[in-house]
Amino acid sequence: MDTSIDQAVSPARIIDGKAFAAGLRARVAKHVAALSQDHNLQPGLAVVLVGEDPASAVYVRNKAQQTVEVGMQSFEHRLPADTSEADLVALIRKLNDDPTVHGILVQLPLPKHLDSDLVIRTISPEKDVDGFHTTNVGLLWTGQDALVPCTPLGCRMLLRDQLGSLSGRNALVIGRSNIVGKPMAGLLLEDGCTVTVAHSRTDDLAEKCSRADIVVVAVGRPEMVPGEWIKPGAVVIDVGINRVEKDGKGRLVGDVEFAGASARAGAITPVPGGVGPMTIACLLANTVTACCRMNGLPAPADLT
Ligand SMILES: Nc1nc(=O)c2c([nH]1)NC[C@@H]1CN(c3ccc(C(=O)N[C@@H](CCC(=O)O)C(=O)O)cc3)C=[N+]21
Ligand SMILES: [Mg+2]
Repeated sequence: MDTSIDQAVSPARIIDGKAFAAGLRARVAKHVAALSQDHNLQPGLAVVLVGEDPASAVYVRNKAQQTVEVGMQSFEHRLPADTSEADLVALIRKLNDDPTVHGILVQLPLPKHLDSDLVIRTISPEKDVDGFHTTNVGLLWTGQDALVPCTPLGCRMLLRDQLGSLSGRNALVIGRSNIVGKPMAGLLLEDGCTVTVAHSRTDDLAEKCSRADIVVVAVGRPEMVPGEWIKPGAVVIDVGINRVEKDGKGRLVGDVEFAGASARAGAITPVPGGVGPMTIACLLANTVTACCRMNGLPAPADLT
């Protein structure tokens, strides 16, 4: 009996990142309560927003709300778009020295007159809950305890939940940013994947995609991966959140052509409701991890 057609059309599991993120936040809340009970500690997260970008403002508000919901302290610093580098650096130094602050996030991108590399270097590595400081990058790539960038950390949690062990799987990461692609590759390598990192100059991306058991796409180009590139049964993680006009209405699409890919994949993240909610939940998880390490306590194993 030929079942190949049935297999080809059997739809993918839709990975519910929103529900997984809610579960992760519940674990964070439990650890926050225990830190308060047993150690009289309350993790605190400071978010710094420079300028008035409306999308960033919404995102920062969501973060602050969720931070408070899990029982942590939230500090919001909104600075005008024309803030000088000296003033921003002075604020970060103040937050570095503040014992009630365990995590510092400076919302990116920064206005063009500010050097984001310099700004990130100013954040104390043990409070760098974005995992962007070169100290944390080096720790990640040498297999040591790092603070790990939130989006790839969340992607790995979803992949482990789908697949169990990732060891020996062929993983394709499309995109080579410092924020997603590169740390994603490091995390998958750490878990025993054979990792290919593709980008705008990559030759024959379709062929590379067709051999991947795991595909993580973080490019920021709407539907750049057509469904027919996906290996049947593969797990597809779509990091892209692209606002597009369709039939006169604005809507969100990922970097993967969802309809086609979900007809072939074993499992796939939707946009919205996939990776996005995991990013914020991982930021809260990293703040607990940072607070524990700063106080000589073991970091909880169920937050990574
Ligand atoms: N220092 C820094 N760290 C960041 O982690 C960082 C940043 N800067 N700058 C901006 C980007 C963007 N980002 C998102 C996080 C969650 C959603 C999210 O929750 N999205 C929902 C809703 C999407 C919507 O409706 O717009 C979803 O995908 O379902 C989106 C985007 C973190 N970023
Ligand atoms: Mg690129």
